[in-house]
Amino acid sequence: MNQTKEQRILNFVLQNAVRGDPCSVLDTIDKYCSQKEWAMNVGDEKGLILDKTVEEVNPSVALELGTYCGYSAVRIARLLKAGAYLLTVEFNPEFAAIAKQMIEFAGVQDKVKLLEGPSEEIIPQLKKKYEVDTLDFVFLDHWKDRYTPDTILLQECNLLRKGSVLLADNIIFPGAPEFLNYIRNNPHFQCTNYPSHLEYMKVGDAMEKAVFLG
Ligand SMILES: Nc1ncc2ncn(CCCCCNC(=O)c3cc(-c4ccc(F)cc4)cc(O)c3O)c2n1
Ligand SMILES: [Mg+2]
Repeated sequence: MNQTKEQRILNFVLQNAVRGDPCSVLDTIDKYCSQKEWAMNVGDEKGLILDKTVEEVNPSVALELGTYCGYSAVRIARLLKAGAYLLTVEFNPEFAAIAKQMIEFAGVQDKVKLLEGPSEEIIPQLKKKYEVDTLDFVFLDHWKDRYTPDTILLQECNLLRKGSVLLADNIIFPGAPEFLNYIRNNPHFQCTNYPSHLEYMKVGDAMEKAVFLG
């Protein structure tokens, strides 16, 4: 049976990266996806914006929506302090299986909990089933038309506290115009735009940071 692109990415990592070294896993994925097959990882350029935001927030509890192959889960988890953890949500079982192996190979499995299912189902379970109080950091990288309803859902479920930071990928490409309109006109959020480029391409993209004001 033919391999999928995601399986080819994982195999390239297993054969070329250093087990237990998250940076080598990230560099190896970036090498494969810039030289051989494009894939929708946040990538090295926008990855630096993600790094800076995670370092600034220094979250105890982080949530990622849209795991894919686990690139940004590894990217975030490698920066988390002792005792801090990332919950990452993926509804495609094939991608979740790839991401699980990627996270384990990188050696960050103790900091990452991979939750399989759609965000709209998982978010309402975070408090009771996953014992979350509030989220310090949320990375939005799933369906672009879910960014707004899930941001509303996070508020309805009392998962945000004063100072919680949201960071959204793909504001320009593929684009999340409805989210941008919602979040920038919402007095409960303080927004900052970070212009960048689509992963591995010269096409313009951007990330949007939104701090919840309570
Ligand atoms: N509700 C829910 N809950 C949980 C979930 N888990 C997964 N999903 C579905 C997520 C499906 C993938 C989302 N990501 C993207 O679509 C994406 C696309 C591009 C891109 C594509 C083509 C181009 F030509 C150029 C750029 C680039 C990016 O950086 C992207 O992030 C979920 N949904
Ligand atoms: Mg993305």
